[in-house]
Amino acid sequence: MAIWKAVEGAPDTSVSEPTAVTIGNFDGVHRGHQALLAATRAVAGEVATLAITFDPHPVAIFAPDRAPARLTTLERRIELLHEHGADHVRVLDFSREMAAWSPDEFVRAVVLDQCHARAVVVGEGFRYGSRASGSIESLAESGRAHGFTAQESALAGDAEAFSSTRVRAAVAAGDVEQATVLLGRPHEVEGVVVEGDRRGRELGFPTANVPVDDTYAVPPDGVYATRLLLPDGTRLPGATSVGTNPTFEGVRGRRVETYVLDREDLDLYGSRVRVEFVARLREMVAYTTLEALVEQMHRDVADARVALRS
Ligand SMILES: Cc1cc2nc3c(=O)[nH]c(=O)nc-3n(C[C@H](O)[C@H](O)[C@H](O)COP(=O)(O)O)c2cc1C
Ligand SMILES: Nc1ncnc2c1ncn2[C@@H]1O[C@H](COP(=O)(O)OP(=O)(O)O)[C@@H](O)[C@H]1O
Repeated sequence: MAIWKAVEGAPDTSVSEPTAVTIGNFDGVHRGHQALLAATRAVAGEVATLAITFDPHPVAIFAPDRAPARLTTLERRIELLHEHGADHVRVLDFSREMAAWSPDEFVRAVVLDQCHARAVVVGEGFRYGSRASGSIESLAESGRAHGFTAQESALAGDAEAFSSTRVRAAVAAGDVEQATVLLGRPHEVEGVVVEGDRRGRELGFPTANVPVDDTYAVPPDGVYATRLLLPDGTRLPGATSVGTNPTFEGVRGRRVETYVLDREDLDLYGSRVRVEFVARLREMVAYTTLEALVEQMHRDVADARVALRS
C-alpha cells in the first residue's frame, strides 16, 4: 500500500539517512509547531530532521462536515516546515486503512521502515494508531524495542497553548492581529488573480481579485490592511475588501480583493499571489451611492497606511 503522497517539496522517496522525526498535522505551522520543530532539531544533533505530516486532515476522512478550515495549503505547509528547521518533509496520504493500524503497526510502517528514526519528538497529548490508542508511553515502549528515543515536548504558548484551533478562531473573528501573534507571521490567503467586473479602475481603485476557497480559513467580510506577495517575492502594501461587494448587485460569490496602494501599472491577472492580513479596518457596508463608497475607500487607504507603518 502506498502511504506517502508525492508533493512538490516532499518528494515520495524514502529517506536513506537516520533521522529525528516529528509527527503532526502542522496546519498553520504556528508558533507551537515551530517550537516542536526546534525541539526536534535540538534532539537531532548531527542527524537529519524529518517532519511527517498528514493530508487530508484525519477529521476530513471521518467527518467531512466537521473538517476544520485549513490555515495553509499543503504546499505552503511543507515550505513552512522546511523554513522552520525540517531537512525533510514527508506527507502521509491519510486514509481509513491507515487510521485502523495499531500503534505498533503505525510506528513500523511510518517511522521505522522508511524513515530510520533514531529519535521521535511529539507534542504533549499526541495520539496515534487506531482509535487514538497510541500515546507517548506506547511510543517510548516501541522505541525501546526498535532503538529510537521518544520524547514529548511541552506545548509552547502564552496564557494558553498555541494551537491551530486558536488560530482558526482568531481568523474567524476577524482578529487578524491575534492570528499574527499565534502564527509568528500574518495569516494569508493564496490564489490566482481572476477578472472581476472591471469596475475597480473606474472607481480609481483597481483591485486584484482572488476567489475564496471555502475549505480555507478566510477572515470575515470587511476591510483589512494587507500586504500582497507577488510570485517574484515583491511585497506590496494594500487595502483589501473581503465580501460580496454589497453596494453592487449581481456579484457572484465572496472575493478577496486587494488594491495595491499608489499603483496603477500592475498586471496581475493569472498570477498566483498571497494576501497577508495585517489589521482589520472595518465592516463591509452596502452604500447607497458610489460617491459614499469612493470617499470611504480613500479613508481606508489612509487607515491602511497607518496600520502597515506600525
Ligand atoms: C479598500 C476597499 C474597501 C471596500 N469597501 C467596500 C464596501 O464597504 N462595500 C462594498 O460594497 N464594496 C467595497 N469594496 C469593494 C468594491 O466594491 C470593489 O472593489 C469594486 O466594486 C471593484 O470590483 P471589481 O474588482 O470586480 O471591478 C471595497 C474595496 C476596497 C479595495
Ligand atoms: N494598484 C493596483 N492594485 C491591484 N490591481 C491593480 C493595480 N493596478 C493595476 N492593477 C491590475 O488591475 C486589475 C484590477 O482592475 P479592476 O478594474 O478592479 O478589474 P477586475 O474587476 O477585473 O478586478 C488587477 O487584476 C491588476 O491586474
